[in-house]
Amino acid sequence: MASLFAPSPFSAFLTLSKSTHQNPFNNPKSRNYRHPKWKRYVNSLSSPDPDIPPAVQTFWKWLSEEGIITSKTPVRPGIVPEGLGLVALRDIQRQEVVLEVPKRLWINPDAVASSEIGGVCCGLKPWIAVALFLIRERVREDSKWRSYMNILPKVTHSTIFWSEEELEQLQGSQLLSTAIDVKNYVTNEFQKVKEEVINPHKKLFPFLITLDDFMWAFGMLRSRAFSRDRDTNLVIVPLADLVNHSSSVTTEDHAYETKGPAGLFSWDSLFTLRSPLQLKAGEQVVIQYDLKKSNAKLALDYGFIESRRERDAYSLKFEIPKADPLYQEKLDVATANGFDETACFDIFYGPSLPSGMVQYLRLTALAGEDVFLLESMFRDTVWGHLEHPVSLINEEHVCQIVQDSCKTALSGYLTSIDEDERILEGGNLDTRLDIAVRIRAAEKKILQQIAEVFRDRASWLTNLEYYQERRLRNLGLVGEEGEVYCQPK
Ligand SMILES: C[S@@+](CC[C@H](N)C(=O)[O-])C[C@H]1O[C@@H](n2cnc3c(N)ncnc32)[C@H](O)[C@@H]1O
Repeated sequence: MASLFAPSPFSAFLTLSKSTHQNPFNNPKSRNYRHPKWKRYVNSLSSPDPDIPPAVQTFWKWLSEEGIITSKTPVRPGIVPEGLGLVALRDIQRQEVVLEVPKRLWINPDAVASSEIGGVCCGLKPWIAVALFLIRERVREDSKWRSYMNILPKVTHSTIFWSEEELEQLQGSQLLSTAIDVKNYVTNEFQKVKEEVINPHKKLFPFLITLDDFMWAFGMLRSRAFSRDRDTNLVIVPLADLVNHSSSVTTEDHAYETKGPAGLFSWDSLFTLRSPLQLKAGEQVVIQYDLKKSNAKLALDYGFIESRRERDAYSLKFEIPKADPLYQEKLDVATANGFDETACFDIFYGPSLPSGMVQYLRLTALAGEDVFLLESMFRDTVWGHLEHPVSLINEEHVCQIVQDSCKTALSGYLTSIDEDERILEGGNLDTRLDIAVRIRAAEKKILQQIAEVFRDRASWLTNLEYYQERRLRNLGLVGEEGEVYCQPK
């Protein structure tokens, strides 16, 4: 049975490669699709699209020689607003197969394992092994993937490629701190792999590998790899990775692993891409990369965002303080219910709060007379009780924690929402500045929205029913008007 590939390209980010080795990537113009020489080169080939650059022509020729592109292939490469893309050569039905790529061309941990560096990469995190493989194949003149390597971009608009000056536009934002965290993470991983694998095996890596090279590879994985179970089983599939994202696609079921003919006499696993939309000839094949990613995550991974407000989010982090005398009891309840000492909740634009957030906050705020809920006799039912207000004091505390978090976060930004909106109204913004201004404005709006929800909530806390009243009512000890009886009514 065909297994579905989640479209979620592995999450990561990258920075501009500055390696000094002789390689087409080191030429900043190597992916300049407006180069005048193309025309001359392209005219000498019988390409369906005379505007595509030589490197892409060569890539397509390679795919034809490999038997991946045939006269029946319903797509061609095209220059589209998103960079390179796949364009329909004829009308395409919804769910029609647009391409199939056999496993022998996939770049994944298996490809690494069976390569020359397989022995020294075993035991590495899968993405690190694949990153080293990409870096090596990018340099090798005789790489099987040579023509594929030549069409890979050197940068995207992912925040990891942004200059210090560009990043300054994100000051105070959550995206900035995530971008810095990821960059630090990759830097640390690079130092480790350099010491443990690259330096001791100079014969396998006989060229200079810089942090920029490693970031580049990380970025390619982040923006181009498909993954079966989100972030695992990552695989780069040349050709399939030319497909761009569109918000008009609302399903993620476009990529499958099937078995089929993979050449004249061979049978192999195939990565099969189906068009989620019905298309007319000349239209671009697009997919949905990830329905769940927030705009900040899209910016970090791929370097674009959507204008839909539903993509705007802020991740609020709460914790059970270690200094809390009931720290261990609270932590036990949290872990029994899928949380930890700290918990992050992605709050998207809109009225609903993430599941478990209010329970977690009520748990962290439990104190005084309410701590009986942490006794062992409540172990199995406490999470259910926390779904409802516990006591006035607990609920007041919850509202305060959230409002304080929002206030602190809002104080970190350099601009107001009005200022951001004026900048956006001015128009003509560079892509990265446009992303930065939209992200920081959206984060502030969500923080204001959350603070407003909890401010509002704090104003009608006296109207809520709390644990003790609920208990009496369930025992039938409360009358219609709220009068309390000694015996059930
Ligand atoms: C899997 S690659 C797709 C092929 C890519 N366009 C290229 O030129 O190689 C993903 C990258 O394409 C670009 N991209 C894809 N969908 C996009 C969109 N809807 N808007 C802007 N850029 C997009 C981004 O640069 C992203 O990092």
